[in-house]
Amino acid sequence: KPLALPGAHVVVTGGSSGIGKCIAIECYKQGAFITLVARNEDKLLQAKKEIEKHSINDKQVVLCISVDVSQDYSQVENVIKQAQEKLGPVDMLVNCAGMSLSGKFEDLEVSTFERLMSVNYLGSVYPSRAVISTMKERRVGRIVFVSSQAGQLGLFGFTAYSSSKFAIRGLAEALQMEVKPYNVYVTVAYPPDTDTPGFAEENKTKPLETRLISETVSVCKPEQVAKQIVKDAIQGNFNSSIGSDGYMLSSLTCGMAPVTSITEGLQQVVTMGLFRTIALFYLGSFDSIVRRCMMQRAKSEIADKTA
Ligand SMILES: NC(=O)C1=CN([C@@H]2O[C@H](COP(=O)(O)OP(=O)(O)OC[C@H]3O[C@@H](n4cnc5c(N)ncnc54)[C@H](OP(=O)(O)O)[C@@H]3O)[C@@H](O)[C@H]2O)C=CC1
Ligand SMILES: CCCCCCCCCCCCCCCC(=O)[C@@H](N)CO
Repeated sequence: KPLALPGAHVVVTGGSSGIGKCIAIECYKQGAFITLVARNEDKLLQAKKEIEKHSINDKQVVLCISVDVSQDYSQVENVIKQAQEKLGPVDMLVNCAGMSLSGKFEDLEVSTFERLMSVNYLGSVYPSRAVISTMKERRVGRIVFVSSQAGQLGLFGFTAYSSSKFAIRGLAEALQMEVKPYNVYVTVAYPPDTDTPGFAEENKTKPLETRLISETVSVCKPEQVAKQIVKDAIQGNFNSSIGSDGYMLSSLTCGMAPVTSITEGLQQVVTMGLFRTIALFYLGSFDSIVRRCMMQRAKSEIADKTA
């Protein structure tokens, strides 16, 4: 039942940087053929070179295709066609292209909501829509969505980002119910803060509150996150999370998500009350961070006026 990666064709959107690049490396190390999809061609070529260092046989190929996954469905469909002509049908699609912008609700441009929804949500719909028919016909396939811990709870500063990552969960649940009889398995990953170029970029404009709340959970290495995601995708696990906080969050927010094993279901049933209790303390501490920051700002404003 686990997907065999040797010789498999894995498409990774956002594969030129950060978590996506590490996922590509992880799959390549296990013998897969890779298609990297992202916009910037220099970054794609750079990543290709880096990935090729990890080859385990001389047949392996890394193909690069430049496209914006969020703009035009027919373009994305074409890219998938091209990739399939060169490397055969897609066995695994990893939707990792995405971005984060944070700020208070009233400070975020309305266009930011549109942008994040189109990159993070539609940018996952289009490639998935383009590979699904072939996967169903072949009765083989894995589709991975990269959400975020911020797709499991709403956080200060993430009104635009969290909603785009929650949307992915709804898509994944509905899709999994449709494709399970065809032996196609969907995985949703919920990484914590991870040390990537995208994370460094995001931190330049992150509100203090968002930073303090996020620091509840420590920053992960992209290699570690990638390893877990690839492992869960191969196994066909619906949920992919990391660390004890990741485990608690996934268990707590399982809702009506499909269950992968009896053990997983039993663990959810048994831990639910305990994790909700722990969560109440976290929520209390988040509220107090927000209140403290508000009072601090008010104080410094008064100090500015009197100075
Ligand atoms: N790092 C973190 O803390 C966390 C990240 N995540 C999620 O993981 C994913 C990867 O994040 P991370 O590795 O940090 O990101 P990076 O910014 O390091 O990499 C993003 C990748 O996506 C590509 N990309 C971005 N927009 C588009 C687009 N419109 N069309 C095609 N490709 C695109 C980029 O290439 P190019 O710009 O050339 O197109 C790049 O390859 C994102 O979905 C993010 O939300 C989730 C939780 C935590
Ligand atoms: C039982 C309950 C346990 C509760 C634990 C709560 C932890 C909350 C911290 C949330 C951190 C959000 C990280 C978002 C990362 C991200 O997506 C951006 N970095 C994107 O770049």
